Amino acid sequence: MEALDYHAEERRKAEFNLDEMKIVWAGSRRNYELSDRVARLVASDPVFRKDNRTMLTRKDLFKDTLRKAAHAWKRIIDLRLSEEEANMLRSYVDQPAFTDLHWGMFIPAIKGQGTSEQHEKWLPMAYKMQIIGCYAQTELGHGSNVQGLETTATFDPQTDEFDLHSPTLTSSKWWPGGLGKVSTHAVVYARLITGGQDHGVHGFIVQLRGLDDHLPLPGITVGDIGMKFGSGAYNSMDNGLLRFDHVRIPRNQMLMRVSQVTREGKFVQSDVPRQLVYGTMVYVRQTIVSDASCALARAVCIATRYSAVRRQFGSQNGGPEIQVIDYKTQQSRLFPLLASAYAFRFVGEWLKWLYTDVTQRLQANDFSTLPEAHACTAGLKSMTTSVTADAIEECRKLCGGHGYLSNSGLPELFAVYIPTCTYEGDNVVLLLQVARFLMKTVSQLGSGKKPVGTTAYMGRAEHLMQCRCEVEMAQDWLKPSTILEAFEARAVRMSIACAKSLGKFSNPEDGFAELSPDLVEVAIAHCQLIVVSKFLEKLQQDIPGKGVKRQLEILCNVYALHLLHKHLGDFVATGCITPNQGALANEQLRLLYAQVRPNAIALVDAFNYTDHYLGSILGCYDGNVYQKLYQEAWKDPLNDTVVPDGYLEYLRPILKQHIRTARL
Ligand SMILES: CC/C=C\C/C=C\C/C=C\C/C=C\C/C=C\C/C=C\CCCCC(=O)SCCNC(=O)CCNC(=O)[C@H](O)C(C)(C)COP(=O)(O)OP(=O)(O)OC[C@H]1O[C@@H](n2cnc3c(N)ncnc32)[C@H](O)[C@@H]1OP(=O)(O)O
Ligand SMILES: Cc1cc2nc3c(=O)[nH]c(=O)nc-3n(C[C@H](O)[C@H](O)[C@H](O)COP(=O)(O)OP(=O)(O)OC[C@H]3O[C@@H](n4cnc5c(N)ncnc54)[C@H](O)[C@@H]3O)c2cc1C
Repeated sequence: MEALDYHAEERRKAEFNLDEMKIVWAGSRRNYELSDRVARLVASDPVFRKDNRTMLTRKDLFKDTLRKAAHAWKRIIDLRLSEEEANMLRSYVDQPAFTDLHWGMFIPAIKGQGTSEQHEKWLPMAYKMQIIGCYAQTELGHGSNVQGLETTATFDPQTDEFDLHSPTLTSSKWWPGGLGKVSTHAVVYARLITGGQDHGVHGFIVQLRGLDDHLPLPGITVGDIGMKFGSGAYNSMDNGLLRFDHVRIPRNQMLMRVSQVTREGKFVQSDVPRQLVYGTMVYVRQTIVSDASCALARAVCIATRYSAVRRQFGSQNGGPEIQVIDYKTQQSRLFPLLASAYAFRFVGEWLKWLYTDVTQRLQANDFSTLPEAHACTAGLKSMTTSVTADAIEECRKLCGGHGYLSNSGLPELFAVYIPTCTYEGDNVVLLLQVARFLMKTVSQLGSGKKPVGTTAYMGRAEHLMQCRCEVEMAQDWLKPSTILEAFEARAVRMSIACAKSLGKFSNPEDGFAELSPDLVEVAIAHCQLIVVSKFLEKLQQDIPGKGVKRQLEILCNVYALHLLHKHLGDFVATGCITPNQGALANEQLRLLYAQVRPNAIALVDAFNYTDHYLGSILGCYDGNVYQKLYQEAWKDPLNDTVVPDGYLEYLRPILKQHIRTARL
């Protein structure tokens, strides 16, 4: 018998080839096939079940995480999965774990900042997980200000060792994932001191726990920092604290690609820029942008499918009520998020390319594109995670009351996702880095130095400062060049206005601090321009499949015009468009929503998420929401007994007292 599909009618409405869209979303046919196979492998394995984890105590949740990580590792070895497949498998297991930091930061830190001898020594052990590592940078007193870290690594020429020490309470390492209970090793960031001189923060490989007994080594105090936001969620991770009491490590455990300390204790700064010490953060920020599209797509998939099932009001002659997805307000809240998921997917692909390119250049000692890579990864990490975090909450609201149920999947997704706005760089701090980069670019405009890459548009500042938008009718807003020019003009005009205001301060740093809220807005305008332009560039590619390109064009226009509508004040105040042109953009946006509507379910099907990965009754593929909600309610432990525990002690006495009072 064919399974019931409550979305069958919606799926029939789609105007494009779904299989081809799945490939566009995955990036290639090969990626699609790999990811589909691995997702199904995880979904069909009972060890990876996750529907009960919000009910677990912290200890049980943590043990469950260890069990899943061990099982995942066994599957990876048994099935001889490639590194790419193994990463996919861990992400489909969908439970934050120490392995994220081991593979995502510890190994990349050694690869990026270690010498070839250090690679040979440490990487084989790390790849086999004979050692497990974390990334111990943040301290109790300092996170954003990396130069303010207090842990010291003092070279002792007598013994050819570094002495790692935590001189103050605030120098305790605080937050590193995987540190609390699991890691045997860490890349620790500490101030390098040689001959009494402080050379700033560098990375050191430090063993924390015994490889036989897992006990902390002498001089090391280590533990978990405690419960975090929400139930389940990120509490599967052992974010840790760490203190050193004069712990000794050999000199060759300082990561020495950027700077070296010789046997005599001489500090040698190589030609490599010191910012490469921050390289692991650049790498992870780039991965976070791709992950933002996945998390956003997940929330949007749940809200879209549920919005097609849910009906409220408007029954005519006893017929069905209106599907809430047909309300224009629902569409105007949901479809821009759907478009943003696609937009972030494509900018994430591009950022991966940029990162690979800069890495290849760095290997050839070409550091010219490093500032651009830093600005793009910092800015896009900030922008995409802020939007995604807000969007998950919006999707919860789009699902009405049922969105607040744990089994909607949205509360846990939100709780796991929101620290992304803080970790790997607080989002405001990162936008200020972008603003610095932009102000520097503007200040060099007159010098003959041509801006390149994502700031190339600033080279056309003269034109962009005075160009006039030519939109006369709503449909004029569908022209890619019109959209692009409006976003470029807004970004350049906001940048130049801020640069002019900065120029009025005698001390530039004072000006930067005073104008920082405006500078953040400038950085956002620039980042939005990047996302819009990369979406438009994607549309220049050959995209096969009936109707696929057309749908992407619609989504691209929705993405750009909803931003224009949301930031209308910027566009009008800078004179890039008139209020009337803003109104025409909004009119066009409404027409676009009507075009998205019949394709909405298929557009979220294209993410190809299994019900296991989605973890949401509201978002389940077949749309059989009410029956599943009803069945699920009876599985709650509170319903194990008809009369709850505590009735006799606490409820009955009150009820009886009430009866006595009533009788009086
Ligand atoms: C239930 C499950 C459900 C759902 C699951 C769903 C989703 C899962 C979601 C996400 C998973 C995502 C990813 C997984 C992968 C692995 C990770 C897992 C978890 C992550 C854990 C997080 C780990 C951390 O947080 S590590 C700590 C991070 N810390 C920071 O980021 C600190 C931020 N601060 C800084 O970076 C710097 O201090 C600063 C940049 C702010 C300032 O530095 P500094 O003071 O030294 O510099 P300035 O003086 O300002 O600048 C000097 C010049 O240097 C340039 N610069 C600065 N930084 C860089 C850089 N990185 N690269 C290059 N250049 C740099 C700067 O521009 C200046 O240049 P100028 O030319 O001189 O102006
Ligand atoms: C779940 C989670 C996992 C983490 N994992 C790791 C890990 O594995 N390893 C690791 O080393 N660290 C980790 N961290 C730490 C994380 O990287 C830091 O918390 C993050 O970098 C922010 O730094 P902070 O906590 O010092 O924030 P703060 O800098 O103290 O931020 C507090 C407020 O001050 C504002 N602010 C700070 N500086 C400025 C400024 N210059 N201008 C304007 N506003 C400013 C911020 O915007 C924010 O609103 C993790 C954190 C979390 C929450």
